[in-house]
Amino acid sequence: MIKVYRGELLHFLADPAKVALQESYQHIEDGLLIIKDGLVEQVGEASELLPLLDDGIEVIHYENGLMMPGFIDTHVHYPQTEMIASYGEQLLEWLQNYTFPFERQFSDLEHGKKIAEFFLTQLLDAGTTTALVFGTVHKESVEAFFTIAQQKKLRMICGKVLMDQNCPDYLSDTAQTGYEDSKALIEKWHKTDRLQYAITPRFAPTCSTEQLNKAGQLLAENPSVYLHTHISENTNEIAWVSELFPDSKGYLDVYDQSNLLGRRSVFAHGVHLHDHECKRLGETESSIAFCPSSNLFLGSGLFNLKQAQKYDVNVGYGTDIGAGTTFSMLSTLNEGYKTQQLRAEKLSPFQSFYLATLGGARALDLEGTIGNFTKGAEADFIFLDYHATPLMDRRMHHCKDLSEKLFTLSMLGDERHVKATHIMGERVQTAIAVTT
Ligand SMILES: O=c1[nH]c(=O)c2nc[nH]c2[nH]1
Ligand SMILES: [Zn+2]
Repeated sequence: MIKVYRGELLHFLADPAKVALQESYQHIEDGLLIIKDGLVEQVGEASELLPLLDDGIEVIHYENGLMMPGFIDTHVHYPQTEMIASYGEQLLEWLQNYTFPFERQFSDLEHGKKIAEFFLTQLLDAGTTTALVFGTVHKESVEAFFTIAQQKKLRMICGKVLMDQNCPDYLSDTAQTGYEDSKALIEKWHKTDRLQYAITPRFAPTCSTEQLNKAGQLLAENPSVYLHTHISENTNEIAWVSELFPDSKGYLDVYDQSNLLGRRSVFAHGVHLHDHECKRLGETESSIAFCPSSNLFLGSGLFNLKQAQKYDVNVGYGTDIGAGTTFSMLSTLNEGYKTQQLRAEKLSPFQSFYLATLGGARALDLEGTIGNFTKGAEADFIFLDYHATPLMDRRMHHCKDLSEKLFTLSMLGDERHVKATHIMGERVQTAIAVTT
């Protein structure tokens, strides 16, 4: 089945930090996106492609806005949806006081499904079409999440949390049960439709060496699954890791010793990484999820994007709900820009939108599958409306070029500007779309 969309179009072909800017993206003022059976068939100038279409093919015209690939959220916790905006703590106290008690509810499959439904609708409203998602320690939490994501035909990655120490008994598994539950979930869900599994040790403090080693074993036995965890988010956390693992050479080394680094390994935060750790992430092709809204909310610190780029580490954006305070990738770009300003570093609008799309796909080792409009990619895309709010409308009238328009979208944009979200070429009904 052919679907055709017409309008202004942008997607990235390379990292603007690594090639000449003009080579990093394709921008077409009046473009056509042709989709066949849910996959990108062709993009190009409308004037060139329209005459080639078969008679009678409907062309859906999106005007006064921008079509681009759906956003990719490389780190988020669906069970923390309802505890967003919990006041006053930094990471370790926030986990004890709010997060752990809250995650207890996810032993209940039906509760998990209800929250997964709401969470995924929020993501789609925000224009996010793929995410790497934490469950809780309960296998039911992942069962619930994948059930709903499958119904919505989404490309989603999720995993059961592994934690067997320094956590309440009611949230604790063991190295062995964590291994067995994860293995069963991999067998049932990994590569089912568009779903993929991530082995998910919460972070070093809540995992024994035995558990981390079991995670490494499981990863070696299932090389196509992901590894998803946290690293170097908060200075007290880092000091605690060095007490807990006195034989390690540092935080990253704890994971490295258990063979957890690699092309499909995603480490959230990395706010306080040493150069040698960044170098090791780069040489193992591991990725970092940059989560600015969370890092500011928990007072964790200012991520050093330049350091990651220097060592060729793949970086994607993460909202990190519920330490992050927004589902919106546009708002997350805003926070990312300001984070870099506080480091006296410039984060260009092109770089921002690259990180939110193709950069995220690369961080998840999914280039060619999602993240741009390359032929054969899954046609998950969005339409951003330049005039959805009066303020954006006024500001846009003064924008002279694409760079300014992108910057305006990233500073003033949020869910209100995501006019349409498409999954495999089909528009999905989001909550925002219903009310406008
Ligand atoms: O932002 C975070 N959210 C969490 O749930 C978490 N667990 C460990 N480290 C964490 N950091
Ligand atoms: Zn997190």
